[in-house]
Amino acid sequence: MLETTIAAIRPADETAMAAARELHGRLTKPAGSLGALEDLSVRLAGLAGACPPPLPEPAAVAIFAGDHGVHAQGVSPWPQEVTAQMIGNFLAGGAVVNAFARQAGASVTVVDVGVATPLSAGPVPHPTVLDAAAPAPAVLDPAVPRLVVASVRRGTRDLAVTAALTRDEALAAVQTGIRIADELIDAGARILLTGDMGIGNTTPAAALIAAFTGVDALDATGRGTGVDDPTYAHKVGVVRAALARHAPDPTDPLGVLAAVGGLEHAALAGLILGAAARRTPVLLDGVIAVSAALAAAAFAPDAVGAMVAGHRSAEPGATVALRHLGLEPLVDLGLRLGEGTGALLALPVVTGAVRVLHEVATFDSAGVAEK
Ligand SMILES: Cc1cc2ncn([C@H]3O[C@H](COP(=O)(O)O)[C@@H](O)[C@H]3O)c2cc1C
Ligand SMILES: O=C(O)c1cccnc1
Repeated sequence: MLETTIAAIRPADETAMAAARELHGRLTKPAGSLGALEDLSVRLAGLAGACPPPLPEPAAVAIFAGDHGVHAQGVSPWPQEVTAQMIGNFLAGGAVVNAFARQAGASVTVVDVGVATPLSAGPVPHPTVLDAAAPAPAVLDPAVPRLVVASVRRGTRDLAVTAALTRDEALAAVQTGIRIADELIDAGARILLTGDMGIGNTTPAAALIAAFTGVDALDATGRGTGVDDPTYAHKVGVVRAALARHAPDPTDPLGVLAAVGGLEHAALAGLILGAAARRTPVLLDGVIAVSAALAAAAFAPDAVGAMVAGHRSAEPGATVALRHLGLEPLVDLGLRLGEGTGALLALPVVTGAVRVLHEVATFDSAGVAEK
């Protein structure tokens, strides 16, 4: 499945891109006046192989959730149970991602790829968690968050001690991501947004970014949920030691994900590959998403053509990863939450970029004089 997905990922369609550039020159605005939106709409035309490309509606957020053995090293101030508790919160509609998804009209799919705590133990039980007989929400219902249980194992192993995952476990998570992309696109989604939940997951994200870009652990590592100075220094040391121990080979993305990644990182890489194979844009959130995007690009360099960088996370590793991918983020608001929140805030910008090609009059049709 991974091989056929990678084989289906093609370079951008130059003819459609040229048509979008030419159309931009005829629309009733000074050439270039929409700045980054013009480049974005040209890229999306190249991805779709059509000018104009389809409007990115409806939008679907996929939040992949997993836990991390490296949590035992004290790299996050939060208890591991918060991962499962936040899933309850997502399903009850109470998290920041839900507020932003309602605003954007996007559906929310939560995928348990490896949460350690039993989900039914959460304080906010949800019908789909506790009652298997409850009717399943429609795949793209923007009003009802949906849970998919596809757990590979109850959290990764501690990457400070051993490989976080076996290659087979990493592959299973990647394939889950591909499957979710296919399911959402089959249900009608025309853009996918990445989301993540996993206490401790900024540590594997930093290790992935260092492994794929070659930067030092210090430049790839951030404060995550907000660790103090001693904990930050310790976290950098954990990332540095993991890279030295595993010596991950950046040309072997599955090996890198297995050694120092997480189940949600692997699944996000799969989601990105699945979207790229279906020529559907994928709007990236923060540092976890862009670390997974590096893995996706290592599997299939042309997958970058499907990626849109939603925002610049405050995590320093996110900027390192975006530079490596050659992507400019659309919004830069100092966010460092994850869940898909930054991607959702950028969604109207993406829609606007495409809507221009659908709806704006040309100088000719509107009878507006050219310079
Ligand atoms: C209440 C709460 C809600 C969150 N939503 C996303 N994250 C974010 O913070 C975590 C990563 O940071 P670290 O590596 O420092 O643990 C992930 O779960 C991420 O999605 C949250 C974290 C918390 C505590
Ligand atoms: O960039 C992110 O998505 C992020 C940053 C800090 C903590 N969790 C997520």
